[in-house]
Amino acid sequence: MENIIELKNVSKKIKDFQLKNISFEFKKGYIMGLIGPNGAGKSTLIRCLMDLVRVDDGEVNIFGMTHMENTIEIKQRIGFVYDESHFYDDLSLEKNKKIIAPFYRNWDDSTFYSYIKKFNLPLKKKIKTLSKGMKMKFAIAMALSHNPDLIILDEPTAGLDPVFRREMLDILQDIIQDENKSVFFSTHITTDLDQVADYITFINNGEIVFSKEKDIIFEEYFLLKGPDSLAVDVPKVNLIGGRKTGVGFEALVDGIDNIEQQLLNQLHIETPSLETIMYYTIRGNSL
Ligand SMILES: Nc1ncnc2c1ncn2[C@@H]1O[C@H](COP(=O)(O)OP(=O)(O)OP(=O)(O)O)[C@@H](O)[C@H]1O
Repeated sequence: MENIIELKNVSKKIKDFQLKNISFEFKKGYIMGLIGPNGAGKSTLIRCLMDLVRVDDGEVNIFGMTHMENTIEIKQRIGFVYDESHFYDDLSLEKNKKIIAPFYRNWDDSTFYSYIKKFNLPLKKKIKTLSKGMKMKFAIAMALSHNPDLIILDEPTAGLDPVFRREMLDILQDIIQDENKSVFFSTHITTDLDQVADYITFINNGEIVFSKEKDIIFEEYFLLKGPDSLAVDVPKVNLIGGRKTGVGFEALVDGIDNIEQQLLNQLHIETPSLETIMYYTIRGNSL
């Protein structure tokens, strides 16, 4: 299957921070979520994908092309939605559309108006009068109206109430019903990814922790719970992180094949959420 995004050993230093040796692939027709704690480098990575910052080392391939050779073509085919409002605040939605649409060769007014209607957006109002959720919907309407093959969103659900958030996730899922389209988005809200993502890329401190199919992640990680006295028996080789909980211990492990059946019989084994995986990976072990 065709890779829509391919990063090979990408490094980028910005002052004290560095993205280090980032490599991953993302196939067409799916949703990939990018997770990581504050300051992990998610926005910086997205800026590298968009060539808003030039990488120091490594290769960024989008649609099999590099920005160096084909940046205009690549940007025509990406719908980019990011946090800071990049519209003209004092102009109406319609005027914004009139200014921005001519930059895209595949702009489709009927798609634009159908999203305006679907999202119930007030065309005549100024951008600055919109709520955060409405601004996000307008940004998505604009991004989708030039018929992009790849939608990249930097925290599209941040600051949205649960109803808007659910709607936003439905929109992202609708997009990939067309199997030629793909969605790549960063978020702090890992439960959103539990619902919609096919692939997860997790970065911490500028480095990749993993980039995998979501279902495989849930097959590989286990959350073990048991009495304190058994905590020492959890093999260190599989231990990602753990803590004493007051009523016993809890440990995240990346495999249970090394663990004696006799010990497993005495433990409670759960499939961890993405949030738990992220938490223990970052926090480490204090058993
Ligand atoms: N222009 C810049 N000048 C200085 N430092 C920067 C700049 N851009 C990013 N950084 C630093 O790089 C690091 C990664 O930032 P980035 O915004 O990519 O993280 P993030 O994972 O998106 O974080 P958050 O979840 O908080 O939005 C941070 O420590 C940030 O302070």
